[in-house]
Amino acid sequence: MNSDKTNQIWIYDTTLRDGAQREGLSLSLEDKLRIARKLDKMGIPFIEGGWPGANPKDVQFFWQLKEEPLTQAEVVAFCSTRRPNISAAEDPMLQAILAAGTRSVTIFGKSWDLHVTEGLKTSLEENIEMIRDTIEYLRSQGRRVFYDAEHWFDGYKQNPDYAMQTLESAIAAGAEWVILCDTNGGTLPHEISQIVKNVVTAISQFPISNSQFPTPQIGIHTHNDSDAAVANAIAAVMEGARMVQGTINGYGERCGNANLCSVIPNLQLKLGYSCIQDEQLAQLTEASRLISEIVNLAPDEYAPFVGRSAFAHKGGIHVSAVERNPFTYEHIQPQQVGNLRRIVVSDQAGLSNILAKARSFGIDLDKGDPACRDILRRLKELENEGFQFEAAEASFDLLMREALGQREQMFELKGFQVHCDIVQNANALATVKVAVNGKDILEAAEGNGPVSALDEALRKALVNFYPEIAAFYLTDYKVRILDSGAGTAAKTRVLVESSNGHQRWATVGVSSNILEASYQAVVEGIEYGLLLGARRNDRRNPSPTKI
Ligand SMILES: CC(=O)SCCNC(=O)CCNC(=O)[C@H](O)C(C)(C)COP(=O)(O)OP(=O)(O)OC[C@H]1O[C@@H](n2cnc3c(N)ncnc32)[C@H](O)[C@@H]1OP(=O)(O)O
Ligand SMILES: CC(=O)C(=O)O
Repeated sequence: MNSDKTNQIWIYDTTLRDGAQREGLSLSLEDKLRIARKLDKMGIPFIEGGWPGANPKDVQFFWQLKEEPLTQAEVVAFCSTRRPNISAAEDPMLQAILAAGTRSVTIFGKSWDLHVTEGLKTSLEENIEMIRDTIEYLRSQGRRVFYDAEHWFDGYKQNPDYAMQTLESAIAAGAEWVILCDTNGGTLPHEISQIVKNVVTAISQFPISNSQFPTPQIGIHTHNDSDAAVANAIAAVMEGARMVQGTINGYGERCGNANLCSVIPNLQLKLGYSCIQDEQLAQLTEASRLISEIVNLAPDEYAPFVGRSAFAHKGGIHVSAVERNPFTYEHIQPQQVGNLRRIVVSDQAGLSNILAKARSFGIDLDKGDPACRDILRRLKELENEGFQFEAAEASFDLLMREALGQREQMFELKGFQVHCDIVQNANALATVKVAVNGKDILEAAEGNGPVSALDEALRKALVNFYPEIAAFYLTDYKVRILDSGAGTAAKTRVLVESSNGHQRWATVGVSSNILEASYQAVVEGIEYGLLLGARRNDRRNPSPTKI
């Protein structure tokens, strides 16, 4: 990290306020506290906790943090300027923000004349007074004030003189930071650069009447409606903004806010700015996933820097080069942001994918070994039939072991039948016949569907021979019709995820009979679970990581 103080960028996280304005995202008080603590650990200096007075939860949040303060982050309360035609002291919202008891407050005010006349329904002069009064009042109550200039860029484009007057009013009243907001998210990077440059020049020439306040610093707050929020934030920093407001995973109103999971590593790793410590940056992936877990939204697997696929290599050409030097196809080292390199196997693979994947399973292969080509050929044939191994690596491990003559037959399935009585709405019934060590076993079991009945019956038949099977269970079951044009004769791909309580693994089956496809995936799932158990017991062969 660059230690030059002029390169310090103050990150201001608004996940708990603007992030919570995303459709479909709802935070409990406990969620908000957990997120704040994680951001605190990440070294984020400012956390906007919410709008006290807007809802009871945000009020409680600030009270709760007074009881259990954060370690380093400063929690900031958010509010609008006073309402038109009343004094600041009379505005209940401003009383609520004071009651939140934070040292710093963020006030948003109107920069765009259209919003003053159409939104606030007041005069341009009164809006200037609203900004001034509000900030002066909060200063008189001992608060540091950050001023969010809402719709700054749209306002400036329409009426730059008026927009600059609003900013001058905020600065003269004592705002320590003025944050230029691209509220509608429609501005593009070249416009951001030019306007921020103009503001930096103009502010340095303001006749600040109240000399007790130093010239404020500039911040940037961007929205993603043009898919340019991150680029816009970076463009503003390059023109002199020293605070970036954004959210984890880019959550926010409409299409979201600038994604701090991209802003921070770009500023720090590419441009030499200093945002958080390197060790904290190395927790970014974990923070992103934890917060997506807390807000109950599936993580974006393809997110830059922190997504599961951000450093996944699938094309054979890529894998071959990455194996020699990761910089050939990686813009940063994944561990700098706490992510992992992954090699994917599919019909896009070459021998390098096979070697890398085999190594991750503890199998030592040589590129010259003819078995390698056999595995690659078999992989491509099966993928052509509809199998998909990138999501079913346990099946791929079994495929490799078979090709290498290392696949031990733990049991032989001699047949199965499934009976479903839909009319009577009864449980499905499955019978299976398996042979273990030359001994035939016949078992039956019920399940709430044919696949669970089959899985139950198989495990019942095998548990006396392999007691660890009692701990196995199915965690996911996905069906995909591969050639839907073929109607009911279409091929089906079934992906099954199994677990033994410690590890998860995925297997695949393909057939024009959905039960047959399910059976292939379920049987391989059980076989693979047994293989993992055998590996754990075999000290010479260390157990694999989660698959
Ligand atoms: C760009 C941003 O993201 S700003 C943050 C937006 N976030 C939110 O709105 C979430 C929280 N909001 C709320 O809970 C509610 O909207 C409240 C409590 C703030 C206000 O609720 P209500 O009093 O019922 O008003 P309502 O939401 O219908 O309208 C907003 C009012 O704020 C006024 N207002 C909007 N911006 C400002 C401003 N900068 N300064 C002063 N008043 C403002 C509007 O003119 C409107 O006034 P009106 O009630 O006299 O018509
Ligand atoms: C303040 C704010 O959230 C905005 O202008 O987008």
